[in-house]
Amino acid sequence: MYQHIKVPADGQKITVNADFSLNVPDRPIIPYIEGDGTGRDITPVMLKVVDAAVEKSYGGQRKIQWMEIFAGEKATRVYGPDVWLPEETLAVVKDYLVSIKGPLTTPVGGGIRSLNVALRQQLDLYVCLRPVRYFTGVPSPLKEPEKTNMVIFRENSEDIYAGIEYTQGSEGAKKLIDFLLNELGANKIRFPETSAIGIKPVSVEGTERLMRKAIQYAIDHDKPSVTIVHKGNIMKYTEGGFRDWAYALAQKEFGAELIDGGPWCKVKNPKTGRDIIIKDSIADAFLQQILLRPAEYSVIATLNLNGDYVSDALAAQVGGIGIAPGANMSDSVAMFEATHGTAPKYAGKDYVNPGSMILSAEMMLRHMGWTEAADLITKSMEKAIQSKRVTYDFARLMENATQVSCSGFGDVMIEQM
Ligand SMILES: NC(=O)C1=CN([C@@H]2O[C@H](COP(=O)(O)OP(=O)(O)OC[C@H]3O[C@@H](n4cnc5c(N)ncnc54)[C@H](OP(=O)(O)O)[C@@H]3O)[C@@H](O)[C@H]2O)C=CC1
Ligand SMILES: O=C(O)CCC(=O)C(=O)O
Ligand SMILES: [Mg+2]
Repeated sequence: MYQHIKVPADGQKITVNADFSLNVPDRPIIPYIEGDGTGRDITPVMLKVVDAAVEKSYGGQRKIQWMEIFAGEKATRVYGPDVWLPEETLAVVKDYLVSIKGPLTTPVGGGIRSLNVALRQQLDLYVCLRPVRYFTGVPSPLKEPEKTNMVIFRENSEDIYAGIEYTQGSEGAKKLIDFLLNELGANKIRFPETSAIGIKPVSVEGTERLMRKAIQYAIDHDKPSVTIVHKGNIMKYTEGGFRDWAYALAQKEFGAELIDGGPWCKVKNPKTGRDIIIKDSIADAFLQQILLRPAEYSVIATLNLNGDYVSDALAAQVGGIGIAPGANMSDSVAMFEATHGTAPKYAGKDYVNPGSMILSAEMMLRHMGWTEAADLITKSMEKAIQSKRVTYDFARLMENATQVSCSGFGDVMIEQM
């Protein structure tokens, strides 16, 4: 049926109902992409830890049937030199609804465009969900890292990630700059002859669907606030539009009431009766606020580029991107992945922290309703960190820690289950 993907015989597909709830069989087929660089180190560890957690939680009654699919460098080895993202990979991610991936390399400057972004855009996985929480014992640059407890909703389908940009001196750049100068009277391009140029689309629909998910998450998880993070003072119609449309959505769909004349407003949580404050923050100020007053922020709704920056910055506050998980989601399809990249200098050395990918799998298990296995992963991660047998990133900052390898950390987690 597929060219290079082998479907496990003893497994079934996860299916989705009209209300987007999932039907998860006891032997679900879960596609996974190993990833480039350190993907080959962390992905096998994640598979082993998840299998152990599922086995310990359900005693053989449930088991994931893993199915390898290909993207990135491995795809070029399996499918041929120019095939970075095979059509059947996209088809499987869409069809099997729940999947997990390792990081994929994107060259800087020229070369292929990001495969990570391509997966998100081609499958319209419009929410990038990245929870940021502190695990006791993790070394952090903050005095009170436990006060950082946020969930980022990063818009994942538009903004400058749309990839509409033209290299300096190209026909496209010349045409676009001519159009801007001559048709639109945009006379503020400082060096029109030598500029590269890019386009930043931000839409009402894109903003509304992201904000809807962020508010619904705050309702479902009893969160105190949703902060819209933007740079709308400078990019008035794109990022400023995002802010205005996000506030408007809160009022239009969730009955938000203005506070002191606005623009801050509050939504009454229909499940708890408590208020959810909807507020906004300009991105540069936000980055200092999260360091100085992290407890004031909870759910964050932001655009694609801001979300990328904020994700790594917040991850650092709770100990680094070695334990920063995430998910890319549409209403029905979810693809889980770590926040970090391929860390090429460590590739193949069994060295890096597999925690981000394992915690991404934990999110996946929770999404599937396999709560016991998800809880077991969280608990064993906590215990492993507290036992001070950790990978280099934590060991170099902790006192009296024993440094273990990537696979060694997975084994410590399994031992703690
Ligand atoms: N979703 C994806 O697939 C993503 C892909 N990328 C791609 O990855 C490539 C490399 O990007 P780069 O900017 O170096 O960012 P990376 O996130 O790959 O690495 C930056 C630094 O983060 C730390 N780090 C990363 N992974 C781990 C881990 N598992 N455990 C512990 N520490 C870790 C390391 O810090 P230290 O040196 O201090 O030890 C590393 O040098 C690029 O091609 C980029 O486009 C980037 C982000 C996301
Ligand atoms: O696609 C890439 O290479 C980088 C993506 C990234 O940094 C992210 O999604 O956080
Ligand atoms: Mg990033």
